[in-house]
Amino acid sequence: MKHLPPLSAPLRGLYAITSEAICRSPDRLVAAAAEALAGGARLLQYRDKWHDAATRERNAHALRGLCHEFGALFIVNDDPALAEAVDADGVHVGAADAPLAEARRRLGPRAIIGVSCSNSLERARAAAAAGASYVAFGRFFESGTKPDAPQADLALLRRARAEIPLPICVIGGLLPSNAGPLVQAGADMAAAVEGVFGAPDIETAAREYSRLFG
Ligand SMILES: Cc1ncc(COP(=O)(O)OP(=O)(O)O)c(N)n1
Ligand SMILES: Cc1ncsc1CCOP(=O)(O)O
Ligand SMILES: [Mg+2]
Repeated sequence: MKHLPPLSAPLRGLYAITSEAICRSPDRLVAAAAEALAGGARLLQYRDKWHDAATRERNAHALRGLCHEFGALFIVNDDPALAEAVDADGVHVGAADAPLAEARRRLGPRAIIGVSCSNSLERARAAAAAGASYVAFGRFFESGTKPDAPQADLALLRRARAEIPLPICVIGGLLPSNAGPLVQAGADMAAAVEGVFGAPDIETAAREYSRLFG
């Protein structure tokens, strides 16, 4: 079934991010992503630090088509050139990636460009001023995916909500059971890797996160 066209999709809800295990399992990658989307994920990020450029382009192309069948947004991690090559809805960049301005130049004014702000309100202010589409804070909880990411907390999220005029994404160890207070504090998107793709039933897990958004 076809759903809403991607450009009408708001930056709100579950933001599923591919795990190393599903990226390394070519038979599972698209099927697992489909389960997350069927459970209500509104954005999917292709985060693949383990494959060569050709494989990543093939996977990104398949995932983009899948997301659009579900009316969900498709975001590429780290790599504006790959996002451009597969006509993704956008890219997510962190401190070690291409600068926001370079990504914006490459992808144009309509692209969704997300920026990692870790636990820094200052970084979020700069990203907002420089034209980011959303800012991401975290990690909020222990994360096996990125154990050394700096710790963010509810107080920071509340300050950001009061001040930053952009959609806010939270990330890092999020589960359906611990993400509720972050959504209540004003987070627009809950991003998760293992909580979605490491779950025994991906679709059910995605549905549980999605319920937090009402
Ligand atoms: C939605 C979202 N938020 C934060 C990140 C982390 O990005 P980055 O700091 O560049 O780290 P890597 O993911 O590249 O290891 C993200 N990917 N997505
Ligand atoms: C990419 C990233 N950035 C900050 S924490 C994190 C890891 C998120 O993965 P998980 O949801 O498994 O903790
Ligand atoms: Mg990155």
